[in-house]
Amino acid sequence: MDQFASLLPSGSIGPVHTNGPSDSLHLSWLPTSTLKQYTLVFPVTEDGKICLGMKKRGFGAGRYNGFGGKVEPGETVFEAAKRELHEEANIVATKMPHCGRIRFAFEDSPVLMDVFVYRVEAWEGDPSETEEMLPAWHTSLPPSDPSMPQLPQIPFDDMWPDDDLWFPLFLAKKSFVGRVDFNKPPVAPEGSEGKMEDGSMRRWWFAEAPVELMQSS
Ligand SMILES: CNc1ncnc2c1ncn2[C@@H]1O[C@H](COP(=O)(O)OP(=O)(O)OP(=O)(O)O)[C@@H](O)[C@H]1O
Repeated sequence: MDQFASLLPSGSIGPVHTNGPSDSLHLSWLPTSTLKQYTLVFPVTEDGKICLGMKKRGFGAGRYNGFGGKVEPGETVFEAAKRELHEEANIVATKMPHCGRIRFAFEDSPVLMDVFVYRVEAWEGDPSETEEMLPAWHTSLPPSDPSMPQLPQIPFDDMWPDDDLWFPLFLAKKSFVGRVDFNKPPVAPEGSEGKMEDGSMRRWWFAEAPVELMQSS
């Protein structure tokens, strides 16, 4: 049973974008044994601004991303999303719809990361630097749009490589689900410093899906 290695039953979802399987790509989904819940939260404005954080330490350090982290025992995913946003960007979400769910697997890791994505449409406070993140506003409007010339574009080259696959759905306010499996990163040459190399994307899929469906396990 392949079916994009679970998350949703077949049917009821939009067109599936995927890089496999095909006859030339005999890659199975990676085996995992533990599902761990994470949150990923992006403050956005109606006029096309999006707040991204430069991760200063830990998993994904050196990349721009949304704000988020592990769901702690005893809290709901929504509570965790709100807590992590406050801890990492100093703002309190007052309107935060759930809009996506993505699962990530990494070669040689038993963990399947189960990431719940939220759009923050209203909040109290102004995003500011914390121990973990340096927030910065970007524009999601095309470069030709004159309304916000002072803001940088979304820096996909400095983000996780999967982000530009599902951002179009996120920015279009569509709810979505998907999965991305990563190959092991190449071994860094001895003595090399700086940003760790990415493992390449081994296999992935994304589709639009109603938000009620993505809340099932
Ligand atoms: C592989 N492609 C990916 N694309 C986009 N986002 C990704 C991601 N993989 C992980 N993420 C996010 O990265 C954060 C890690 O969280 P992480 O810092 O480890 O958690 P937490 O803050 O609890 O950690 P501490 O133990 O406090 O350091 C968390 O938001 C998670 O959703």
